[in-house]
Amino acid sequence: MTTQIKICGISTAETMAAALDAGATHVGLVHFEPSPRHVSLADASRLRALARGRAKVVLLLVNAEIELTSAAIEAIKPEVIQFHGSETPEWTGLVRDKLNMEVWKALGVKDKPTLAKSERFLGKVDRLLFDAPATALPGGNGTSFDWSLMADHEHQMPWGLAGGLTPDNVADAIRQTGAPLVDTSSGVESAPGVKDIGKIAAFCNAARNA
Ligand SMILES: O=C(O)c1ccccc1NCC(=O)[C@H](O)[C@H](O)COP(=O)(O)O
Repeated sequence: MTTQIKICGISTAETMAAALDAGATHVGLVHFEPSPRHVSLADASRLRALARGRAKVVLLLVNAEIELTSAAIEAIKPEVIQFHGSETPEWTGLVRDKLNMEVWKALGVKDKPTLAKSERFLGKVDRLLFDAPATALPGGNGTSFDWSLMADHEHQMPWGLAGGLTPDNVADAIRQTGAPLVDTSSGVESAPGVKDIGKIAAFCNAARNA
């Protein structure tokens, strides 16, 4: 099965084009001011237009109030909304019931019980994104978690793997975990928030050829 590829934290037209040309299936726009990858709603809307018909746009929010959530969805009209804070299953389920878009929830994986607890999102999201636990930021920290935790986990819903994935380790990560979707941000950057076109292409090639 072909692995889907999400390049997250895109903030320029050049790097959006690089991700699309490299065959990313999903491109992520982060609207969270503390992040070095934060894009305003106006910029996100312009970037979103570049991806139309080529890749799914994933709008990323962190514990956003209902007003900001609505404004961001209205401005960007993403195919997917990714919640990356401490949003509850009740909240993700409400959004999923109301809106005609995929809802994803990111979860920081510390241990096996975290994976077991993820099942409370069953029916409340379209995909879980298993990421490294939050450190300085809720995500986009360039750190991995122990992939062996995924080895015998019986996934009850679609999922993806994130956290410290790079062009050098993504093939191994796919082989070890069987991830149907891989997500990277720091691993395709030359500095925090600065995407590297060559690394984006290398990551997509490595994931595709795993
Ligand atoms: O990317 C960010 O700056 C960010 C900030 C706050 C919450 C989430 C964020 N990113 C979410 C993503 O989906 C990242 O791609 C994922 O956490 C993996 O990041 P990395 O380990 O840097 O590849």
